[in-house]
Amino acid sequence: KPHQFWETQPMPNINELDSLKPGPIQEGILADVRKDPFNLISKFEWCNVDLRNDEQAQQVYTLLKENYVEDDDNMFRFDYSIDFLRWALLPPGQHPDWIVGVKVNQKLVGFITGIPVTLHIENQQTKVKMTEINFLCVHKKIRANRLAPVLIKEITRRVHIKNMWQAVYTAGIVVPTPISQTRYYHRSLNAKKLIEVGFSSLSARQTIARQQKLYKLPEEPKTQGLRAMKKKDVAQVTKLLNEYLKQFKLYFKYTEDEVKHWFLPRKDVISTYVVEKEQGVVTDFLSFYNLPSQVIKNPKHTHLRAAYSYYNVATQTPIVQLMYDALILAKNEGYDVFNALDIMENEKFLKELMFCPGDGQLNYYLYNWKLESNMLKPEEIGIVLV
Ligand SMILES: COc1cccc(CC(=N)NC(=O)c2cccnc2OC2CCNCC2)c1
Repeated sequence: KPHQFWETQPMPNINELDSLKPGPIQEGILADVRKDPFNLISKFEWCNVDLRNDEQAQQVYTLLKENYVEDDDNMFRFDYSIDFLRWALLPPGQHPDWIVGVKVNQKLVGFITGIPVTLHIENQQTKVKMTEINFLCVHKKIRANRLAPVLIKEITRRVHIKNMWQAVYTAGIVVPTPISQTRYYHRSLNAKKLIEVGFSSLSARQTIARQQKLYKLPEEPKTQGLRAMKKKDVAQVTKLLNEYLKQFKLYFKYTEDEVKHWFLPRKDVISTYVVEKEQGVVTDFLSFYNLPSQVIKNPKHTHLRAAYSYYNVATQTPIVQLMYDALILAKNEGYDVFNALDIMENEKFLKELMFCPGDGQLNYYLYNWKLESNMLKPEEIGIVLV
């Protein structure tokens, strides 16, 4: 029976879509929350992973590198770096017991994470403190032990115990019940490599040389005043971002501390560039994160270097021009491909900048919350998960 676990969870199911009223599906009662961790099968133990500790971070890195998400054809697997995981999972206000591991004989075999977020839902008034769930992973050798549902229930318990009752997450698979089904697109930066690793293929009339010419980019960005973001830009970037995100039905509100964490450039993790027009005024910014994929079996290449569109705010510069510059900057930073979802205003540049649709979709989920509108259109989504 499909979705055995998810039918037991507070998610709207298909025939409740019209009867449930907007807001929490189940009221949380703190007194009812289990105080002790869920039972694990014998020899399995819970642990809080300290990503600041090099050995523990290395264990997480290896578990994900070998067992995390693959593309539909099992040709590529995400290869998150340790620096990236520290960026993604140690934001301001992080809870140590929300980085959850399962060990067998000191070996990490299961993992799931949460970070605290305040999500604004469907209108200005509704903002909900909740968790953003990510990195659910069970070692390939111990799948079908029903460990994933236990990892989900345990992190849910650790969120409930802090009097929080909602979560936001994404997944490539469809389980009850997506709030939005977004599509991903990719723009070739290194056509030859994408063909060599099998990410792109040539049709009868195409040649590598033709593809390289088609996707060729200028050496330097076009926008005057474009430069890497610095600490001095934090206040202006915070104002620009918070104002920009209000147009969407789902978005986070950022403090300056959070902008420092999420946007100040970190080598091989996050790149952010601002447009500084006349003296000191920042009018736009673009950002992309670094998520390489291991090429599972290829004689010539072990990795695909991929940049993923993060948040881009165009107030004075046309968004197509800003994103064209993002492609040029990513190419110059050594990326092979630039990926983006069809969320926010991305539809405005995907076709014009020659992005091609990917072969899958990324579904957004809200745990224990009924939206006013059953589904949101991708362009109404204002949050990017890594
Ligand atoms: C090219 O290597 C891959 C390795 C594993 C999976 C996929 C396909 C895929 N599932 N892609 C995405 O989910 C995706 C495509 C475009 C933008 N963001 C994405 O996912 C992000 C956000 C969710 N967490 C993973 C990274 C591709």
